[in-house]
Amino acid sequence: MKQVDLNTDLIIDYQKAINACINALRNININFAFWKEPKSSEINLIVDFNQTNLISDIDLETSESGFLFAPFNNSKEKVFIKRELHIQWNSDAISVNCEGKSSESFIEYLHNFEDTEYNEFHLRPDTETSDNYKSLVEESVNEIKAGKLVKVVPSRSRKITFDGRFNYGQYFNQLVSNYPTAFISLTYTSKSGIWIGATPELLIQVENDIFKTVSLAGTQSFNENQTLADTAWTQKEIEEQALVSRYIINCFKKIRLREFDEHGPKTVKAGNLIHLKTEFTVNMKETNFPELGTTMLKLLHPTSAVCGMPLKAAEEFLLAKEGYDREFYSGYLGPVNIGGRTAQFVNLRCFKIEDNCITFFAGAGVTEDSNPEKEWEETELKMNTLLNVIKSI
Ligand SMILES: C=C(O[C@@H]1C=C(C(=O)O)C=C[C@H]1O)C(=O)O
Repeated sequence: MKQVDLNTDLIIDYQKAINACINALRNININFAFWKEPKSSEINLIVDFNQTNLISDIDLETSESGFLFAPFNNSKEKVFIKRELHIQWNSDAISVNCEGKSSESFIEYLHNFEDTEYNEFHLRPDTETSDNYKSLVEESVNEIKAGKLVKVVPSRSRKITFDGRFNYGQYFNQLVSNYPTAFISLTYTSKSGIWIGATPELLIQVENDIFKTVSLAGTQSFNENQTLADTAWTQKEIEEQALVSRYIINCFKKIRLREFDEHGPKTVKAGNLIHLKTEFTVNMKETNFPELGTTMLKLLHPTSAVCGMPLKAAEEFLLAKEGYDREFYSGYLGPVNIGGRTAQFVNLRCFKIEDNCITFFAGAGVTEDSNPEKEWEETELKMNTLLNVIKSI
């Protein structure tokens, strides 16, 4: 891979590059991902010009550099986007690394792309009913009361159609400015279509021999008149999050890993919402677990933040009762071996966009004390993370 010397005219605006990549899908077969890491201002793009690379498993430690996009269902294939072209936008600089002729002509294309007007976009009104979801929550509670499950995370999707052209670049940019602590992504693969998200949840990270994961659960609306430290949580929410932490600790136990640091739970802000979060870190050198990333990715997904406990029973319940395919919602995604780092995030607060239809996805953790109306409202709040931003632009 070579670093391209940028002369001063080769300045590509990243919003325009997003729209150019979407536009290119009409003519060429590419897979690509744009992303921004939490608390960073750097925007990344990688493009793969080969045939879509479907894999059933990944070995993170030996994998080439790229971006992984995995559906919720573990038995379905994941997509690996190879890093053939990699562009990084920092506040005042752009760096381009590329391999091969296709990359070079694609850079030319991005540079010369002229974006068009987007002024006619608007969402069509939709008629949403809560009945189906509330009965699913009721069934979930019954299953828990019958002792078959301890926790389960039923989810739903909501489709909203629109007129006009969606300005992907502007929308991504708005997510970046509204949600500085989220992992923001826009991913296209021929297998998945276009997905956009702003997730608060890290699944695994490996960097400088330090492994990290988090347990995130419990949801309330953010209240600007209250400090995060003063937030009160109900017993139900505290238990719900503790179950996710217990699930993670059980995964460590399965591989006999005893030395890990645990910080939390703490209240954290995620856009318009707040959650309880505990961080777990492991020194992979000291514990002699060089392959902890791959091992934990396999053990953790799907965690009880998005599926439930016991895992098998919760998976079967959701497959039988949810009544729709989650596809890439609550799967995971992120960079692999880029700059010596791998990070995979749970694909939450996301939507899929195709033709003139946006499909939103959200779920809520159900325990014995759940109230169907409240869980419904929670999924509405979660969907609003992205919907409100569409309405604001
Ligand atoms: C399932 C979702 O979020 C997860 C579930 C949460 C909860 O039940 O309180 C909170 C954060 C996430 O771990 C979602 O956003 O769709």
